[in-house]
Amino acid sequence: MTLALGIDTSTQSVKALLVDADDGTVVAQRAVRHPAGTEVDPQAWLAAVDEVLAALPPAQLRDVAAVGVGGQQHGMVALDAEDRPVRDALLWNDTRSAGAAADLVAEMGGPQACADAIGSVLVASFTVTKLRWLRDHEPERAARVARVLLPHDLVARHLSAPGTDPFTDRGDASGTGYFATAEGRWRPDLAAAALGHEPDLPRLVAPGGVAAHTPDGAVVSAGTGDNMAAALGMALGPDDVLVSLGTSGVASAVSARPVADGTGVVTGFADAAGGFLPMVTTMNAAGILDLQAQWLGVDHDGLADLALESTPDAGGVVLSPYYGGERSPYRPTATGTWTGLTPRTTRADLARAAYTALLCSLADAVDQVVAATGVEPRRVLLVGGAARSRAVRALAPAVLGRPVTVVPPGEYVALGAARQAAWALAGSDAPPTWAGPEAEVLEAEPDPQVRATYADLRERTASWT
Ligand SMILES: Nc1ncnc2c1ncn2[C@@H]1O[C@H](COP(=O)(O)OP(=O)(O)O)[C@@H](O)[C@H]1O
Ligand SMILES: O=C(CO)[C@@H](O)[C@H](O)COP(=O)(O)O
Repeated sequence: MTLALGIDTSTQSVKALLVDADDGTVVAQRAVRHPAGTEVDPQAWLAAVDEVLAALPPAQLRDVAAVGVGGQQHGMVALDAEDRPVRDALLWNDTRSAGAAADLVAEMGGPQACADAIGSVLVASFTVTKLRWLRDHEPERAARVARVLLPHDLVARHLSAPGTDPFTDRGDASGTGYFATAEGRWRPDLAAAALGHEPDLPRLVAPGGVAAHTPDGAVVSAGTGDNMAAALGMALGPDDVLVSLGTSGVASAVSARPVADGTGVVTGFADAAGGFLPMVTTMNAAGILDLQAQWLGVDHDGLADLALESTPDAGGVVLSPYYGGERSPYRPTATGTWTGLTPRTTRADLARAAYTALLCSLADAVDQVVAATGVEPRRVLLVGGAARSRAVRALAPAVLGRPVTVVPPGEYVALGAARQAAWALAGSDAPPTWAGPEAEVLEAEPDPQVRATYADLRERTASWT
């Protein structure tokens, strides 16, 4: 059997799938956790990759003919002339560069000019804002930066033969802030303007191209951002919206045309197949439920049970879940807010309010993506760690106000990375056609009141940060 290895080096963990390159059947999978936090020693990702590979069946690893890597977007991996990190990587959810983002947008001529140049309005997540933060706050380190990579670039090069020059793809490049997304070319001038000098940038590999080979001779594909890889893994069609509930919450859709939303609500990324991936990203997603479970002293199943005991209005309790600052809506210094707590509030109400907040924030994101593409979705698909939750699945259709398509829990970023690898191996014009996961459509009466209550709190807290 010819196998493709798909790796997802995501915010919380690295996941690896061994997949039959002909039909996409998963034959083995493993995961290893990453250190927590919004700045991480990139060496920890490489160690986790080595660990996850060592855990895969060696006999099957020997049959791997192609490797692909999907990774958390935007993270700044700044390397010196000896290829050593000048500091820990700053991740997409690190908001210290919010001021730098505002400065760069102003320097580029304002939000619409910024979106016209790179496809998106810069927020603190984008790599380029982290380069500016570095210049302004750690100038000695900034001066030593010779090259800037993204997390997936680093991992893909780690898996390639020694001496391979770094590479990336247009999907992940479109989240840097120094890439003209509509034209598909680097803007080294924008990287230089942020950092103070021009760093080396990885070579761009075309969708489906062969980027490198492993020491054993397997093909290495370009890799891509995790959201682009998820779109490939789900074989997203033009009338689908993908909702991912991982560390971030994401609503995305593939589009043949680039988007340049000057309001900054929708980021106009490229996808991994030659098109575009308009997307809305929240910073607080699965973590809302992790925190709630911790506070209530239960596990995820227990939290789901509790939430389903409460009422749709959660006994009047409403949560604005922007605990770690937020990006959609853009409130980098926000904190969480609870309202409606009374002597009658139960643990079940608190649990329910957490799910409602998560789903309402994603419902906003879905509406915004639909408005940007102008395509009413045929399917809204749910993936990511928190999509495993019984309560998320039960409550999503009413809150999102649309039928929701669920697939078996799985690692769809890693699957997409494996599909890209199989594509590069085949040398075909398009990715291989694999039978998609079995899908189930969940329906419920829409509950606009839940969203209205959430929207009211969202607006009331707008001026608090
Ligand atoms: N049954 C569940 N209910 C709610 N959250 C869950 C469940 N299973 C996993 N998660 C959460 O999903 C998150 C991991 O999702 P994942 O998509 O792998 O994240 P990332 O790709 O950002 O690393 C963790 O926060 C984890 O606690
Ligand atoms: O910043 C974004 C997208 O713009 C995030 O979606 C990251 O790509 C991290 O993804 P997960 O680890 O949550 O999957």
